[in-house]
Amino acid sequence: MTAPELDAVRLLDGVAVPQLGVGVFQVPPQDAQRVVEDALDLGYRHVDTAAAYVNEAGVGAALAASGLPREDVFVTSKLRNGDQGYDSALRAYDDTCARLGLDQLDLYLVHWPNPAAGRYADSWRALRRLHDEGRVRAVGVSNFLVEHLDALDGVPAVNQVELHPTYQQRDLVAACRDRGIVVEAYSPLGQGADLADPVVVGTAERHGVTPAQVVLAWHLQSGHVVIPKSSRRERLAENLAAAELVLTEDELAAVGSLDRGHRTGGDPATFSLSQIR
Ligand SMILES: NC(=O)C1=CN([C@@H]2O[C@H](COP(=O)(O)OP(=O)(O)OC[C@H]3O[C@@H](n4cnc5c(N)ncnc54)[C@H](OP(=O)(O)O)[C@@H]3O)[C@@H](O)[C@H]2O)C=CC1
Ligand SMILES: O=C(O)C(=O)[C@@H](O)[C@H](O)C(=O)CO
Repeated sequence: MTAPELDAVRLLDGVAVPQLGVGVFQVPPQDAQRVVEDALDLGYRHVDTAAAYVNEAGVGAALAASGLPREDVFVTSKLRNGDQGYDSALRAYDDTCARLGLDQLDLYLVHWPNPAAGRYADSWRALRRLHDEGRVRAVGVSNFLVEHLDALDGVPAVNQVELHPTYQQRDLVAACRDRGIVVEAYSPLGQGADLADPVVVGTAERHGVTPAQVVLAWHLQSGHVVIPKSSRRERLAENLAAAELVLTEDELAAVGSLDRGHRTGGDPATFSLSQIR
């Protein structure tokens, strides 16, 4: 099988990110190597993990087993809430690299602002130091609202946020783009919930593709970096093939009309330390 050509998105400092990657939230540690090996074998070149997913070691084992040159795979991980703070963030980065078996990540994110703890700005300063020292290629944030972005010294390369047809966060996306921040869509399928929508299903039927491919093509044509998760090889292949689907302007607008302001994950204003390690 020939893998589709994956477009890349450029971050502020010029680092190129494959626009479609694979996420591994809720992939159990014992399955992570198999899932990521499958993804790499199918042609994925971008993997999104986090210390809080407790599967970095499996991801690292898959990277090693793939035999791919290090520079061919874009690897992201995230600072868990329990490691926020300047010194602890520096230590956490070393631990993440060790678990992944890598000297350098392509992208490291502050996972949640967790404003009640008051440590996200210090954590971000530590990430900037890692970047200034060349120890990570790019640094960014996740789940940051505009007020959190504007409290930082400097501009994150990426804001990874919940984004799918029924939860589009248009104001936040516009604010990120105004600042030159690339938006990464997490839970891009709405964790599966957006796939039953009649507009999505009807569009899929017209093209002879699957609902997931319609939703992912909408993301790609909307300029989002997108990291769908699947533990199943056939769905990994299906999701990757979405890069070959082209929706019309009317179809993009129809999927774009599905926003219901319906969040499936945590609320960044309140999501706290105890909820994600
Ligand atoms: N920064 C953050 O706070 C967060 C980041 N993320 C990142 O985003 C990634 C993706 O988000 P996630 O929350 O996992 O949700 P997704 O929107 O990617 O949905 C995943 C769900 O959809 C199913 N699925 C996948 N592909 C298909 C398909 N083709 N057809 C039907 N069902 C499908 C999966 O089941 P199955 O595995 O059985 O195929 C799983 O149940 C995460 O893995 C993680 O890397 C996610 C949440 C928060
Ligand atoms: O997957 C992640 O990266 C998350 O932070 C969240 O999914 C979090 O664990 C959660 O479940 C929020 O409801």
